[in-house]
Amino acid sequence: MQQNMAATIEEKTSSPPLACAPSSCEFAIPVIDISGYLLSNPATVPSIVKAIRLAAISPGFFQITGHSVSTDLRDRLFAALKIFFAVPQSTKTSVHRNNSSCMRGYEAVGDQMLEKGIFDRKEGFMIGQELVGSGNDGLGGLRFGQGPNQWPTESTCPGFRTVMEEYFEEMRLLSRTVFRLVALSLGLEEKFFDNFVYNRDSITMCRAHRYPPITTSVSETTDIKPRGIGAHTDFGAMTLLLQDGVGGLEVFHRPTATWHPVTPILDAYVVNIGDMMERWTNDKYTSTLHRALSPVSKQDRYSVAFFNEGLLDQVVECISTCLEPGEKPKYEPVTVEDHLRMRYGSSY
Ligand SMILES: O=C(O)CCC(=O)C(=O)O
Ligand SMILES: [Fe+2]
Repeated sequence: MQQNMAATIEEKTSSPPLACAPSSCEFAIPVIDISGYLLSNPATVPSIVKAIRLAAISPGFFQITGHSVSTDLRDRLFAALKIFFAVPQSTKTSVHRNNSSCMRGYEAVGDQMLEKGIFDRKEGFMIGQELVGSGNDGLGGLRFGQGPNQWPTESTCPGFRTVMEEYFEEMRLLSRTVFRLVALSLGLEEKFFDNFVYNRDSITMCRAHRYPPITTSVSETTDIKPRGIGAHTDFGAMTLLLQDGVGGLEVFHRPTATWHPVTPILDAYVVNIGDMMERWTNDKYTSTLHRALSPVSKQDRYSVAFFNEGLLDQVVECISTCLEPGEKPKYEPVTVEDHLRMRYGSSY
C-alpha cells in the first residue's frame, strides 16, 4: 500500500491543468432538491442519489434545496449574528477562542491564514457539541475538539445562545440526512455514517462568519484580490454552508484552472466534500479548493459553516465500494483524531 498524502493545496492549484473531455471542462454546481427523500417519496430517491454521486465526484460541491431547516430559524440566526458581531470589540475578545481548550469562541479579522501569506479578512464565532468533562475545571476526560462553548452574556446578546443552539441541533439532523444520501450514493447501507456524524461524541463545528466589505478602489488597486477566506480545502468529511445573498464564495475548477462563483440561492445549503471523505473514498469523491472574496459592496457578508469532522476513533480507510476491480487503496488508514490534529494545527 502506498503511503500517499492527499494532494496538497499547492498541487491542487499549481499542477498543470488536467486533460479533460470538453463536457468535464464545463463547470456547474448542481442544485439538488432533496425534499422527495425527506418526504419518503421512494420514486424520487434514485435520481437524488445519482445527482449527489455525480456532484461529489465532480465538482465536489452542490447546493441542496427542499431541506428541513426553516426560513424562520435561518432569519433569526442571521439577525442574532448581526447583533453579536456589532458588539464592542472588548466583548467579543472576552470570548476569544484563545481562552478555549477546544477552538470554540470568537476569531478576529486576521486570526486565521488558510492561504499561505494571506490573512483572512473575516470575523468568526465557533461553537460545537457542549460537553462538560470531569474534575474541578470540567475538562477531565475530554479529547481533541471536545468541551464547552463560550457565550457572551445574555444581556449583551439577548437570545444569541438560544438560537445558535437551536440551529446547531437542526444542522446535526440535516447533516445526518445528507450523509444518508451520500451513503446510498456510494452503494452503502443508508445508515452507514449515522454513528460517525450523529453520535454524542461526533466532532461537529459550527462557525459563523462576518466578512467586512472593501471599497471598489481597494479591489482594483491590489494585485491579490482581498480574501475573506483564503483558498483551502475543508479538513473534515463534509461541510454544509449557509450563505446570505451577498456572494463571494468561489470554487476552483482544476481542469481549466479557473475560479467560479457559487451563486447564492435563497434557502439553499452549499455542500462540499472535505479531505477526509476524499481519502475515505480513495479520491472518488473530491475535496475541492474554494475561497471567499471580500464583498465589494456597502454590505457585510454573513455565512455559517457546519463542519462534520466525525468520531475521533473512526478509522478512515478506503470504503470497499470505492475500489474498482484491480484498484488498490491509495492511503494508509488514519484515525479522525490524527487527521484533524494534523490539519487544524497548521491554519492558525
Ligand atoms: O463563507 C464562505 O463562503 C466559505 C467558508 C469556508 O469555506 C470555511 O469556513 O471553510
Ligand atoms: Fe471551507
